Amino acid sequence: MTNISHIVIVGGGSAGWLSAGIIAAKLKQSVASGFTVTLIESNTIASVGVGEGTWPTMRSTLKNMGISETEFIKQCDVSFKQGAKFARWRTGKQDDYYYHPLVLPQGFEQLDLVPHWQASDSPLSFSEMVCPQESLCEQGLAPKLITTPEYRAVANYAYHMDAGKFATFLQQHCVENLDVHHIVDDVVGVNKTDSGDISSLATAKHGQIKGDLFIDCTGFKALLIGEHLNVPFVSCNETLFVDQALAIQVPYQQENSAIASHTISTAQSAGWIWDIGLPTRRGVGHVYSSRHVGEDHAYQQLMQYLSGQVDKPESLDVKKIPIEAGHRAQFWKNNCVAIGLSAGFLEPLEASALLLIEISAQMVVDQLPTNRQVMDIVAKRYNETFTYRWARIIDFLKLHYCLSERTDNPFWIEHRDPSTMSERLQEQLMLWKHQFPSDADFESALEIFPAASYQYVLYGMGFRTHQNPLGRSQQSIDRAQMAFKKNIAETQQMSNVLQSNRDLLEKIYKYGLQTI
Ligand SMILES: Cc1cc2nc3c(=O)[nH]c(=O)nc-3n(C[C@H](O)[C@H](O)[C@H](O)COP(=O)(O)OP(=O)(O)OC[C@H]3O[C@@H](n4cnc5c(N)ncnc54)[C@H](O)[C@@H]3O)c2cc1C
Repeated sequence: MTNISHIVIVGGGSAGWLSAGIIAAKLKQSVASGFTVTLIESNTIASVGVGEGTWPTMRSTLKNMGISETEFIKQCDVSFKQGAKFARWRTGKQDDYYYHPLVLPQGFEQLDLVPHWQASDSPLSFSEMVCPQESLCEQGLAPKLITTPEYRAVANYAYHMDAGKFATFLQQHCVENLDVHHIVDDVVGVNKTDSGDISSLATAKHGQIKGDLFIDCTGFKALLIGEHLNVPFVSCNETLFVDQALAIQVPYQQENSAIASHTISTAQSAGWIWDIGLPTRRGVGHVYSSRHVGEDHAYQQLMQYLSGQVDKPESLDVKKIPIEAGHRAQFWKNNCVAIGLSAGFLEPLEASALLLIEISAQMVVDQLPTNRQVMDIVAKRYNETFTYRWARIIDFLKLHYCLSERTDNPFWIEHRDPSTMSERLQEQLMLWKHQFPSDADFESALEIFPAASYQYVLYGMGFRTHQNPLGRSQQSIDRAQMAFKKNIAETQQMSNVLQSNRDLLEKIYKYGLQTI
């Protein structure tokens, strides 16, 4: 019986180094010995080099790897992210926007504020009325103070960062502190046993690299899972239509320009533009459906977006990235697991790709099969878990589109066609017309987007649920009033003490955050 002790990762993008760090950190903390983690990366095949928005989970991921938050902030051009602002998604008009913040509505566990917000006819948006984060973002405020220790928050937060610097930073930490064996070479062949397992990888300069478990982090190439294990790619381009990205790095006009505390996603005629503010530059890109808009027009829309914000936007280098929404039919086959873009791709509307990498690597190491005999059982469970998770992310991304009232391009109209949605999403939308979305709709422990996320998007997009008098008692009305008041007080309190994103980052460069 072969024990599983040698793990070989191919690929040195965010997926490879995050997986290496998550797995090696856990193995290092364990009392068991004899494990090795090897990462092979090519220095001739480029990484995709984008992927700059994260989830709050990245804080615990980095902390568990033993990384100093201050060092991460200093070395990876990091800024704080407190959610996403979706502009022009509903009507397409100039003043049309809503937020998906990173905090739960006030008292969410005990009380559902949606019926009370809806009954109030307040001019405030749902997110403004139930949490402070929309206001903090609109004011450009950071989510913590210089006295708040590393990884702790005043308001929940994630990060924006430079993807290239992040991979280099993780590489250094993994090699120097977590004993990851790093090989810079091209994998040129895959050797398999009669059962179809990978026995070793042939490299151009380092000979054969043997392993017990192989992790494919080779990006869109999917060298092991796709090319060698022939696991099919399941496209979902009939649900999510965007298939091209144009990415640009945009300099600030002034060194001390404000840094947005949130990702800005602005809908276009057949896609959307992301805008991520880092301390030294912005990362901006247009993801669009080439079936609905030509490349020239998509480029012009990007230039139009940047005009007035930057001199000569047409002089900036544009990186064109073809994309296809979908994922592998299996993520773990034989003794090979695909993590990152090799496992699949969904448009970065909710920055779910890095999250998927974090939770995939975590599950691999948490459930690491002790020997080959039990590996297929773990693989089956892993595949069920991630098939469910990918399907739920697809539904949640689709939700942003199918509620739109835009008619300016068939792109939006086709998105509302029920035949482009999963049956589950259609059913939920029907149900939510008559009852408010709640945790009861998201019972699985594997849920990635909770009911609160659905509430922010649904009601941000103008969805209405028929009032059900059964849902509101006098007691719940009183408690909701208290929650709304509490929110006003907390928003005021936080607004008084928090500094701007840039001011806090500058203090961190100077003094560092207190370690815990
Ligand atoms: C337009 C766009 C925007 C995105 N925005 C976000 C976002 O905001 N948030 C988010 O979470 N995600 C985002 N993503 C996804 C994110 O970029 C990826 O999930 C992340 O970068 C991981 O990529 P990767 O490591 O899988 O692949 P890559 O970065 O492409 O790395 C592949 C690695 O494999 C190596 N390799 C390939 N072949 C071989 C070989 N034969 N031998 C040795 N090594 C090899 C390459 O050298 C490279 O190191 C975005 C993606 C795109 C396309």
